[in-house]
Amino acid sequence: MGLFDIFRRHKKHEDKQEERPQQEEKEEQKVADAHVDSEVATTSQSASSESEAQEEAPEVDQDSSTTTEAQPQNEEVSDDSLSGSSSSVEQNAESASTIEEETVTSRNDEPEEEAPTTKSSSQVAEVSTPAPESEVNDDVQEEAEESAAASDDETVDEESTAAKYDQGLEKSRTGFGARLNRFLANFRHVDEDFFDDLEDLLIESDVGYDMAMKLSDELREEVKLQNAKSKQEVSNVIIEKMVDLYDRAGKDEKSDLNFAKEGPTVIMFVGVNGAGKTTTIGKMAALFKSQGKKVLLAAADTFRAGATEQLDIWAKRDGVDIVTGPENGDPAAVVFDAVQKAKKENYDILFVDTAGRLQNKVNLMKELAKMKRILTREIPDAPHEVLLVLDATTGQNALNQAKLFKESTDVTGIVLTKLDGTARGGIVLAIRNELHLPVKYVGLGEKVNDLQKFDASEFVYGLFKDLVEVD
Ligand SMILES: Nc1nc2c(ncn2[C@@H]2O[C@H](COP(=O)(O)OP(=O)(O)OP(=O)(O)O)[C@@H](O)[C@H]2O)c(=O)[nH]1
Repeated sequence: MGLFDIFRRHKKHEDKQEERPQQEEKEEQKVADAHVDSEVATTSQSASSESEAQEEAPEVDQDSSTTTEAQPQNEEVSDDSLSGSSSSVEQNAESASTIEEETVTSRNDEPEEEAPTTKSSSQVAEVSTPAPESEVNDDVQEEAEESAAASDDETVDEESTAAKYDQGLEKSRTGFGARLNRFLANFRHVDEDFFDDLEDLLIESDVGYDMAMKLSDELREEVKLQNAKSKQEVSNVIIEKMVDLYDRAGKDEKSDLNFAKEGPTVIMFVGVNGAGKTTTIGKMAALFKSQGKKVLLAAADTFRAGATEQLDIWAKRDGVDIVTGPENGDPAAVVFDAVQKAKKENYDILFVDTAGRLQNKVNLMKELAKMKRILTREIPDAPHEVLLVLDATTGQNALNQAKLFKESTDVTGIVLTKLDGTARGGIVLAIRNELHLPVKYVGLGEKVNDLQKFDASEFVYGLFKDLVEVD
């Protein structure tokens, strides 16, 4: 999918939302017209159906005669469903097409496929072979309703993801995004001063020095190449280049979580105190539990007073099990008990909360290595993920911590928390460029469902939607 597709998709959706009231009026009018037509049709249809029924009568047994008796009712149903279904079908097809347009372009044909199916059923209703017709109509109606319900679910999911990104990135949009917007609104020429100022802006937005330099170097070429002059052209080139560099920096990164092929999946969380580890585990446990997974938590941060209690509160809130140990006890012992329990009692996922002490790299390394050793002894390919939790509001500091953790253990991915609390969302680019670790989840707020899978397109849209204009 091209970069600007997401802008087009969102724009289309917004346009649709605006058009909806007008379309609803049209729909109502159609339904009213169809009712008038169907009243006329019912009179003529019932006459023709009666004569057809009489013709067929010799072959018809008791059952069909019941059907024939039920015919007026059936016809009423089919007439209703004719007018009703045509409108609901159109609505279904429409809602399906809304969703399709919003999601995968390659599935654009589906709504069109659905519409004819339903249309042909209403044609069946017009032919008026009573019993099968109503069955067909009922089936079609049911199918349409089911597909509409499924589509509605998808829309809700998609809309809620988009809404979460939209809300969660508001601060960055009004910070980083709006600054870039103002900068582009005021530039006169794309000259050296322009690039100097752009570099400063990018660095101040946490994109990182290295990335800011790379970006401005490549932009020099690209602006010339595309002969970009207007604000809109230059803005599009900048955003396109940012995404291009982001993609290139992480082309081998896998942003999905790695799950065990069989047995429990073990996910360890590391990161400094206050980065949001416990909260992230609580949110993630709720997420996986809602997907029907059996989740176990291990409170292996035995050093910070209150850490176990905090995780225990989440466990109770989520309705998941937890293994704890005594304060200041050996965290590896908690890990051992938890992994044993996870294996014996067939848990799907074990989340391990660890202490975030960073004052001594050697100690941290030893502690994490001991936990990993225990896990691997019990489950050979565990831990399946070691997620480093970073607080987006700490900017360059978060990057420095990340480098330290990366040297201490094999980190497999990042959870970037508190993105809602920073006005400088550029840190996502810096992480990609400097750490070469995939951001797997982002925290877009404090609520349980504010943890979202990282979606680069939604991220870019959330950050720059006020800057980009698409046809
Ligand atoms: N706004 C916002 N707040 C968050 C997010 N994630 C975590 N927090 C808050 O950050 C604070 C610290 O989170 P914790 O989960 O306690 O952090 P921790 O890394 O477990 O810290 P220790 O338990 O001290 O190791 C809490 O007040 C959380 O509610 C987020 O995505 N957005």
